[in-house]
Amino acid sequence: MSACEFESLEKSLESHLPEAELAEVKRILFGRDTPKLALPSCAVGAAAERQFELKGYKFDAAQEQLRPPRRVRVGLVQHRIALPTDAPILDQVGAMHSRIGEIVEVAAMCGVNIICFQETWTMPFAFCTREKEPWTEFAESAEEGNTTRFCQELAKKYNMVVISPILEREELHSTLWNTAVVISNSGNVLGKSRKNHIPRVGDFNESTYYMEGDTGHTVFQTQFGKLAVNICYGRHHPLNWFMYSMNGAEIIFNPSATVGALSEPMWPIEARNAAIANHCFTCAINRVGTEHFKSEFTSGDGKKAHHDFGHFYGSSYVAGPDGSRTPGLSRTRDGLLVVELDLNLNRQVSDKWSFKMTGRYAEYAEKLGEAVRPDFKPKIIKE
Ligand SMILES: NC(=O)NCCC(=O)O
Repeated sequence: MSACEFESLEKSLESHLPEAELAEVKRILFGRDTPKLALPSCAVGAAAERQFELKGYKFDAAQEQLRPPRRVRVGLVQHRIALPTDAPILDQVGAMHSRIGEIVEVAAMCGVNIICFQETWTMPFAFCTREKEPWTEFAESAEEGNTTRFCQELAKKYNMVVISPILEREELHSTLWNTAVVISNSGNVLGKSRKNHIPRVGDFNESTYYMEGDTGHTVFQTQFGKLAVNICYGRHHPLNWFMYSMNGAEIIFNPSATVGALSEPMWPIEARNAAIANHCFTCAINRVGTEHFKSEFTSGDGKKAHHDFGHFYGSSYVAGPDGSRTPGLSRTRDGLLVVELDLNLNRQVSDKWSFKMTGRYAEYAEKLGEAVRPDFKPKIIKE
């Protein structure tokens, strides 16, 4: 079976393990059970008709005496490109808008409050080609671009916060960035978060396309909670998650584009670990499918030139502060994952485990300050 045919780890476990054993395996692998969320039949029907997977789960928290539950529904969207990579740009973007439009409509039926799309969702992940044209033409203004206008309409229509990761062109100096635009449920652009770590690994040759983000670790206060966006490769940097959390993020989204041969064993661990370490929820989103490019490119590894990147394995999931996680979406299909979070769980887990309280950050800050200086001497004792 090839990587692009294997549907999901969960499905494989479910079809091969006896029920009692499966429950134990799931407890150990995925933590406390995240019960299925009942979704309206109109949504289930529309998803089937529109040919995408729809799954729903929830994270419960204990009832408190002084605070009411803070329940919020997030929607994670993963999808393949809608047209071949050599179709006219406006057709490709338009087809992607239509696809997202029909998925967001289903999210609205499911009562989603905050929706997040995958990294650079309006375009193929073309940075592997090292060609500038036509790919840079997909870049748009974060504030005024057609994609932002489209998302503003969705946000207003469905009373939903929309996180729209795009390739951004800042008009003044024509600088390109890899940016998540955050649109409030009022329809206003609340702000943007630019990708702050750029990959230099495998075919992910992105550093010649756009700059390291300059928006720091911004957190967006929305009607549905405080959220932050840590784009793709930023998930390999624990301090990156940490800084969003230090600014008060309750939910950190990680819109991504990554392939199986490179990162799949790391995928289920990194966002989940970040949720545990930072007492928050994390939402990991990856695209699906194999994207073919007209010109061949090499991976700089002595192997033959090729036309594709490998398989983007989807598997989008949500992780909670208590170490539990939802099952992932499929590795092969477009999908919408709807997850209800009770944000009270963050403080409840913090009160139990106290990672923030016991963090000794002042000492680390001082020592890290020393460690990054050119005259730093590592503290090693030798016999
Ligand atoms: N899009 C992106 O940053 N991909 C890099 C590879 C990875 O982080 O898995």
